[in-house]
Amino acid sequence: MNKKVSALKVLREALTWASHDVVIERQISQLKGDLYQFGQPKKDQYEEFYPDHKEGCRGLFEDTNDLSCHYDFTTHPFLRLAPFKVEVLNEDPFVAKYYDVIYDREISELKNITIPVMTRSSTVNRESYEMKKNPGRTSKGHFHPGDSSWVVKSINQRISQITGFGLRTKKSGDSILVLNYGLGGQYLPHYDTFGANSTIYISEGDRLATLIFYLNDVEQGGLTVFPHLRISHTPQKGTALLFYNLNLKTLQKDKYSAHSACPVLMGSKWVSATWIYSADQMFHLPCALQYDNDDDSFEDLEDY
Ligand SMILES: O=C(O)CCC(=O)C(=O)O
Ligand SMILES: [Fe+2]
Repeated sequence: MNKKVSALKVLREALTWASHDVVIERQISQLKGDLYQFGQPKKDQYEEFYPDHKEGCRGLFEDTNDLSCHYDFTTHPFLRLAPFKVEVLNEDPFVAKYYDVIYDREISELKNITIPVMTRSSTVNRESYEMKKNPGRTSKGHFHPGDSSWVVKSINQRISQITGFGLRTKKSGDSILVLNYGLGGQYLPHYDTFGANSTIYISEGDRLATLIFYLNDVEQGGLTVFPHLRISHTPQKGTALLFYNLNLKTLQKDKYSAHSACPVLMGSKWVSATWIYSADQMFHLPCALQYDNDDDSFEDLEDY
């Protein structure tokens, strides 16, 4: 990183001596591309993510040999009648793909109720809680409250069946977020967690798990990547990805849960994302066993 900053200085100096040297200009623009994201110097933590993020986006992670799949009959009583097809992609933190969990009629209705109201997505600053548009998250979307439509009700029910967790009741703020990424649309590596200092933490806890429904096949790009786990998931209509963001023993951020949405290269990408909060899971999860002070050793991203 520092070497690149020094190289940039030297090249800029060189450009003052040879003002239209195309080779130098090209090198500068390449270095700037490496160093700057979001229009500001890239943070060290991004540096740590990027090589794997980019590799994952290109679909270059090796398949693991120990994948397993099963029918889930147990997470919810309803599954005795209609079990889900599950492919476990990672045990700890849990990452799993569910097949055929959202139907065409539901997908078209979700798009229909979202298109007229969707707005540019933003991220929240961890210090100021200010919501900002962020070039690292270029999608449009809309949060649908839990009782806003038959389709949202039915998806919420499915979410409980898939995860076995309780959904936020009264405080059902961010129920279902339907997102659309256009060409080049992406969400750079990030965590979905807020951390214990967040104002929402006292009432809601943290974002224990994330469930993403994929509402279309993307012609090219748009993969969901877990850089630290070296897992990538290609969007596939009707599937869902469930992953845990918190370590279940400590209820603190699982540093391996960082993930990203790769740029869409062809077509567009529709997903629906829901977050399961930890405070509502007191009857679904054992209490945290230990508080791991070292967990914060892992740097966090500024915005999420
Ligand atoms: O669109 C995706 O693949 C991931 C979305 C995501 O991580 C998020 O909205 O927090
Ligand atoms: Fe996310």
